[in-house]
Amino acid sequence: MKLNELVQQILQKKSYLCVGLDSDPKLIPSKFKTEKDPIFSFNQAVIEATADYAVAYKPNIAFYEALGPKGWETLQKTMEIIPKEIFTIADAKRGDIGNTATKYAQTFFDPSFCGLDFDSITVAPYMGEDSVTPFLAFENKWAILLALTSNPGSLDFQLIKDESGKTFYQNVLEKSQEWGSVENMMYVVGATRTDYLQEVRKFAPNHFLLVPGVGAQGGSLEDVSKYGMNKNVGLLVNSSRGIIYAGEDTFISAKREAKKVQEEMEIYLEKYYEL
Ligand SMILES: O=C(O)c1cc(=O)[nH]c(=O)n1[C@@H]1O[C@H](COP(=O)(O)O)[C@@H](O)[C@H]1O
Repeated sequence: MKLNELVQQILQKKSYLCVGLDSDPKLIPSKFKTEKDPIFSFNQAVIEATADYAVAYKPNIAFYEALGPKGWETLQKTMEIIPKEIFTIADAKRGDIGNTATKYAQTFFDPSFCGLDFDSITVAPYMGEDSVTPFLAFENKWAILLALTSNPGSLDFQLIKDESGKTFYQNVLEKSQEWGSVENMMYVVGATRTDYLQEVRKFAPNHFLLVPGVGAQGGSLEDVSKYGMNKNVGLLVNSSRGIIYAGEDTFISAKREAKKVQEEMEIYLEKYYEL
């Protein structure tokens, strides 16, 4: 998907919501458990309920890989029912030497390999340029680099300063802009790290940010919106558990929660977004 198509969809739906498909056989309502493919049926209910309010879906690949070959089949089937205009993120957090990275890119971007045709993939940039550029070689596909993540362990490395006083995540933002552009690279910044968002925007004013951590992890959607928006809106805010496990009747509860987030986003678009 191209940048302008994503922005257009956000402005049309008045939403920058990404629904995370972290679909866990242990957590889905019992009525799905008797289905032939419980996770697919659950995902189908979530997608049907939320497609009017979401501009992106993010299947977390770990939840599918953990199910073995059946999990891959479920992932493929899920991708087929996501409306074509909605942005898709393979949350796989890959990162390896160049020839291996190319294999990962083919897996998720080139349907002639596994039947998967994601718009983007999350990438751990720790191994540097040659581990990232293979993902950028695919037209209209995106690499979403981990910058400042939402988890407690993010403090272990990401805020370490170099001799010039620049933190590790700031170096990631700065250096990686030599490899890709606002048209094919985004950054992950956790919603639990809004105190750093203004700093992030100094280093990456024009890129899209994927922001997980509202909902179950407690990040503030208003602060993310206030400090994170740019001239393209520039935000995809993910919620997984807060939407998909909000009640026993998945269709009703996921719709309710997604609508609630979208309505809040509409307010923030009016308040903070300037064309
Ligand atoms: O890359 C991610 O998506 C990600 C980065 C990060 O810093 N924190 C984070 O929670 N995530 C993912 O975002 C989702 C958050 O899920 P919930 O906490 O249930 O909304 C999970 O799929 C995480 O793997």
